[in-house]
Amino acid sequence: MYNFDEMIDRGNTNAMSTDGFRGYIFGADDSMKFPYKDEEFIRMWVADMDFATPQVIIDAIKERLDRRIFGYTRILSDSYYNAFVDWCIRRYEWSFERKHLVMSNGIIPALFELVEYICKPEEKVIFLTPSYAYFKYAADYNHRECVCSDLINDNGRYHIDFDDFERKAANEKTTLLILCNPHNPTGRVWTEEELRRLGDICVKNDMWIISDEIHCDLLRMGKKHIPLAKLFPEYDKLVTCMAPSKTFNTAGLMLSNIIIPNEKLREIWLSRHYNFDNPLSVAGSQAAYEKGEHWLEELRVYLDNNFIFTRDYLAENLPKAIFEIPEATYLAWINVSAYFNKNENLPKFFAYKAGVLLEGGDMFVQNSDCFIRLNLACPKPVLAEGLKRICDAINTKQEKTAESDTHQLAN
Ligand SMILES: Cc1ncc(COP(=O)(O)O)c(C/N=C2\CONC2=O)c1O
Repeated sequence: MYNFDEMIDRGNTNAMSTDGFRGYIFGADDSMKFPYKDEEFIRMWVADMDFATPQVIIDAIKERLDRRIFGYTRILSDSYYNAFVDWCIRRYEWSFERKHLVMSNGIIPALFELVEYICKPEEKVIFLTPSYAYFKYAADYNHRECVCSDLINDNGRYHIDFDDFERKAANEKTTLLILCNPHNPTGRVWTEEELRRLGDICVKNDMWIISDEIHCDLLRMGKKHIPLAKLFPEYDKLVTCMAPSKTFNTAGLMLSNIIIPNEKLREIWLSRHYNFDNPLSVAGSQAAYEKGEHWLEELRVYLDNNFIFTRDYLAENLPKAIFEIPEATYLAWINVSAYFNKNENLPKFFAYKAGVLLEGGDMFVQNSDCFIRLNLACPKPVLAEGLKRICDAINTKQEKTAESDTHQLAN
């Protein structure tokens, strides 16, 4: 049994979660003041977890430390590949060739590089919205135009608007789809039928696909992830991105798996990318895939319970909020449009009025007005306090609005 209720102090560890929120959420510097001390905030924003990384990862890093030399390192032996491909076979019945695997110190930097290598300057990048903003940033940074295909929100359950996507994909200048599966922020896990339909449209239009599957291990119990490449094994204009970082809370170890079957693109990557890795990250990540499964299964149960608690708490205390437990991720995507209008700055409201740090819909490109995204990967007592503060702040706001309306009517 692992103790996910353990409260771990992240102070003075250069954590974005505790020390980077002013810049990332508010574009402000450290002079930005709040009616809460930094350590009083309930942090539900950046997507890393407040749970200790599995001991098997820590032990592997300690073991590598004892070798005492940390010179230039690259994944040269097959042991990391064997650990990761065995993981994919066990969990997704999918495998790939050793030579197709290249490493990146993050999926974000991989996206920035791959957009440049794949898309010509006048070409466009399409993705489904709302979207993780770095899909847009990867296109913007490379001066490639973004094309957004809004998902259809059917009272909290999201679907792909295939007519819209097909129409936009038919533009010959739209040459790359960045797919997010499971989808951040909605938490959808695309079905085989949806994936085949999306992939067929891309194949028909001779498009490249980057399938960002970083959240694929963090499924609700009973849900199944299908790697897109498993459905299109012969289509080599398809790059798959996975990583241990979301699954095992090792984003700071900066090691991601990029699977590039297309030989020409892989050669460009290997000639342009800085192909060295941190030896501690390699040791820890290999141990994650070799020995981390039991921890992951217990984490999934804990997260499922956090989601059930959140659903029930909101139903009782914020009945007009619309929230569906997502099929994957540890992120709760909540429609609070009954309580806010779309020009209100939600991260600011909750930071000042509730002492909660969260991400607002406006941080997810478009098709996201009046949403908040909560990171539920925290000890349940912290989650309970965060939800209480959020609901109290909104209900206080409602009461004040009702009072001022009554006052206006009386005069
Ligand atoms: C879909 C997706 N791709 C890539 C990344 C980052 O990959 P990395 O560069 O760390 O390997 C994230 C992290 N998502 C975050 C991180 O903080 N808030 C989020 O929504 C993500 O959600």
